[in-house]
Amino acid sequence: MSEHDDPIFQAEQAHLSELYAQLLKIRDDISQDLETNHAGAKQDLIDMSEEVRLDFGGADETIETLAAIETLNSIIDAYNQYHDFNVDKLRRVMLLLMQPYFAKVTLEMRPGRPPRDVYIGAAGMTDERSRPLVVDWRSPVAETYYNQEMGPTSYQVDGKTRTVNLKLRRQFDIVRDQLNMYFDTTIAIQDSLLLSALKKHHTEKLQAITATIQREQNEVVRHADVPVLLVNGIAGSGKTSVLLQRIAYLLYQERKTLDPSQVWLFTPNDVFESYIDTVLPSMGESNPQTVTWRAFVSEQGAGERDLGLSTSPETLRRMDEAARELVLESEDLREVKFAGETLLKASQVASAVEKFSEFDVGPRFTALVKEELHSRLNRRLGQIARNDELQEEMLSLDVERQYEIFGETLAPDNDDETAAYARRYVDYLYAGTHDEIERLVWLRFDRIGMRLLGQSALSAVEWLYLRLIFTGIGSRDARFVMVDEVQDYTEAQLMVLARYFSRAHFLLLGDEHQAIYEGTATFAQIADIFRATHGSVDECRLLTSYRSSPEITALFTGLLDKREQLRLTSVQRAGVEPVVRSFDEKDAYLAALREAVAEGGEGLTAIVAESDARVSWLSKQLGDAAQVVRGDKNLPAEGVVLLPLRVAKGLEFDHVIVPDAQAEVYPDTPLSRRRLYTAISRAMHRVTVLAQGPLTPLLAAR
Ligand SMILES: Nc1ncnc2c1ncn2[C@@H]1O[C@H](COP(=O)(O)OP(=O)(O)OP(=O)(O)O)[C@@H](O)[C@H]1O
Repeated sequence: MSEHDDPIFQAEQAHLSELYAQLLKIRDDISQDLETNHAGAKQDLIDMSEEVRLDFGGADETIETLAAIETLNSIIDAYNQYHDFNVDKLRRVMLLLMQPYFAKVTLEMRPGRPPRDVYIGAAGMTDERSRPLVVDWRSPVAETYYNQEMGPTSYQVDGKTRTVNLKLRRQFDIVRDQLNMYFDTTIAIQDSLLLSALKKHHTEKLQAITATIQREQNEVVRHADVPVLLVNGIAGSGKTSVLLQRIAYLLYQERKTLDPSQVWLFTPNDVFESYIDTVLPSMGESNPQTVTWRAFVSEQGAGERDLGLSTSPETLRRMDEAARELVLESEDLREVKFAGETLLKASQVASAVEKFSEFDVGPRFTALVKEELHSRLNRRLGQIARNDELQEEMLSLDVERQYEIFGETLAPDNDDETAAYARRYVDYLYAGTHDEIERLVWLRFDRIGMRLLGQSALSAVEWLYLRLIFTGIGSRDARFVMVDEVQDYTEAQLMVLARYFSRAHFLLLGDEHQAIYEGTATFAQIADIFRATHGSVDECRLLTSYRSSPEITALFTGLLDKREQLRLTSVQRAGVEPVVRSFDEKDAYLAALREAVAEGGEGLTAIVAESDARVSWLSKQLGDAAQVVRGDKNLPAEGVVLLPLRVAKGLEFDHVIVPDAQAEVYPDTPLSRRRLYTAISRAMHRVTVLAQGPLTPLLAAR
C-alpha cells in the first residue's frame, strides 16, 4: 500500500500538519511578545537613564544617584526574568520545529477508559489551555515508550508505580512538518527506527539517541538517583550516549535546583571531548564541566608533577595511616603572602598550628587552624589600617575609585570614621589573602608527603590525596560526577576522585575489556573504592553492540572468553566480512596498506596504530595519504586519519585499519588482547587487519 492510500499515514500526516501550525503560531507569538516587550523595555531604559544623572557631588546627590541606579537595575532584572521565561519556551519550540516528535504511545490509563494518544518529542509543549501537544521524552509517561512492552506496562511518577495498558507504540521518521514513514511495533524488541538510525555513516560528532534509547540503556538513563552507579558495557553498547542522555535527564528532573556547572564529566582526551560536545546542546541542554584527568590535576595546582599513573593504592593508604601520627614541623609550614608582601610570618603560622597540636591532622584540625589564621590576619590588617600613610593614600583616591571600593564617596567627619574607612580599604586591598589561607598555601604538602612516605618527590595523585587528608573534601558544589572510560583509571586516581567529590553522586561507565593501560583498576576494585566512600554501588550491564556490524562484533568479541561471548549481541544489519592478512615482505605489506587506504570507502577511515611511535613510522610510509591526529580538537568528517590507540579510544569510524597486527606488537598477553579489542571495536562497517610479519596469535586461532 502506498502512503497515499494508507489512511493511518494520512491521519498521522494531518495530525502533524495541524500540530506544526500550532508550533509556528507559538513561535510567532513569543517572538512578537518579546519584541514588543523588548522595544518597550528599551524605551523604558532610555527614559530611565535620561532621568538618572551620575551626580556624586555631595552626600545628598550621591544618595539620590545611587537610589536611581538601583531602580534602574531592578527594572532590567525584571525584564530579564520575563525574557528568560520566553527564551526557554522559544528554545523548546525551535527544537520541536526541527522534529515535533518521534513517537506516539496509545495508553489506556484505566481499564475501560478510552485510550489516550501521547506524542513524545525532544521537548515538551502545551497549548494555550495547558493541554500537552508534545510530552518531553524525560517525562514520566514517556517511560512506557522506552520500556518496549506491549500490553500491561508501568511507569514511575514521584516514586509511585502507575500501571497502564499500552495499546500502540508507533515510531515516526519526521523532518519538520513532513512525515516520511511510521513504524508500528507489534513485538516487544523490534525497533525499526533503531535499525534505520544504525544504517547511518560516521558523523563528525556523536549524535543524541533520544528517539531510540533501548530498554537496557533506559535503565541507566532513568535510574533512580543512587550514590554510585557503575555501568559495565561492551564496546559500542552506547555507554557514552547513555551518559549524555542521563545528564539531560537529570537536568530535566532537577531543573529547579541543578545547574550544569554542578555536573562534572571526566573524558579520556580532548579529541573525545570535542566529539561529544554538541550532543547536549542539540537536546537543548548545556554541557557540564568537562575535564580530562590532566586538566583536573592542573586546575588543582598539581600540574607540574608526575601525573601519578603508577601511584599505588597502598601508597595512599600508607599516607592515611602515617598522617594519624603526623606531627607538623616548622619546616612544613610557610608564611602567608599577598602580592609579594608577607602578612603572616612562618613563626605566626607555626604558633597557630601549635595551638591545635592536640588534634590529629584532618579536616577538623585544618578548619581550626584556618580560623585562627583568618583572625590573626584580621588583626594584622587592623594594624595596617592604622598606618598614617595608608590613610592618606586612601583619602586621596579619586572619586570614581572611592565609589568602586566603598560604594560611596569618602567624607569622614572624625578620626574614628577615617579609621573605619581605612579598615574597609585594607580589607578590600588584601581580600585575596583570606583565599590564600583557604587554599592552604601555608602547608608545604610536598615536604610533608615526602617525609610521610620517605620519598624524594610526590606524584600529582599523592599530592592531591594528601591535601584531601587535610581537608576531607575537595568540592562541595559538585552534585554529579560522570566518569567515562572508567576502566582506564588506576585505583589511586579513583581514590582521589571518590574523596574529592565525596558529597557528589557518581556515574561510572566503562568496559573492562578496553583497559588499554597497565595497572588500572578492575571493576571489582572500582566498586570497593566507591563503596568505602559512598556506602553503596549499584551496577548495570550493557550487552548489545550498536556500533559495529555483526561480523566486526564477532571479530572483537572473539577475543573474549567463550562464556562471555554468548551473552553479547549486535543489532546492526549484516555487513562486510573483516579482512585479516599478514605479509612476510615489507613491500607487500606496504602495498596492501596503501591499497586499503586508497580504497577507503564511504565516510571516515581510521588507521589505528598501537603506539605513538608506530604512528610516526606509518606516517613516514604513507605521506599525505593519511592525516595524523594526535591530540587536536577535531576529527574530519571523511577521508583517512592516522592516530594512536590512546586517541582513537571512545571514537568510531566507518572503516578501521589495524596496521600493526603482528605478533611482535600484539603478543598473547591480557593487555594486548584488550588493546586489540579496543582498536577493532572502533569500526562501524569495515575492518582491515594487516600484519607485517607473523599475525598476532590473538587472531591466528580464529
Ligand atoms: N539506542 C541507540 N540508538 C541509536 N544509536 C545508538 C544507540 N546506542 C548506541 N548507538 C550508537 O552506537 C555507537 C556507539 O555508541 P557509544 O559511543 O555511546 O558507545 P560506547 O559504549 O561508549 O562505546 P566504546 O566503549 O566502544 O567507546 C554510536 O554511534 C551511537 O550513536
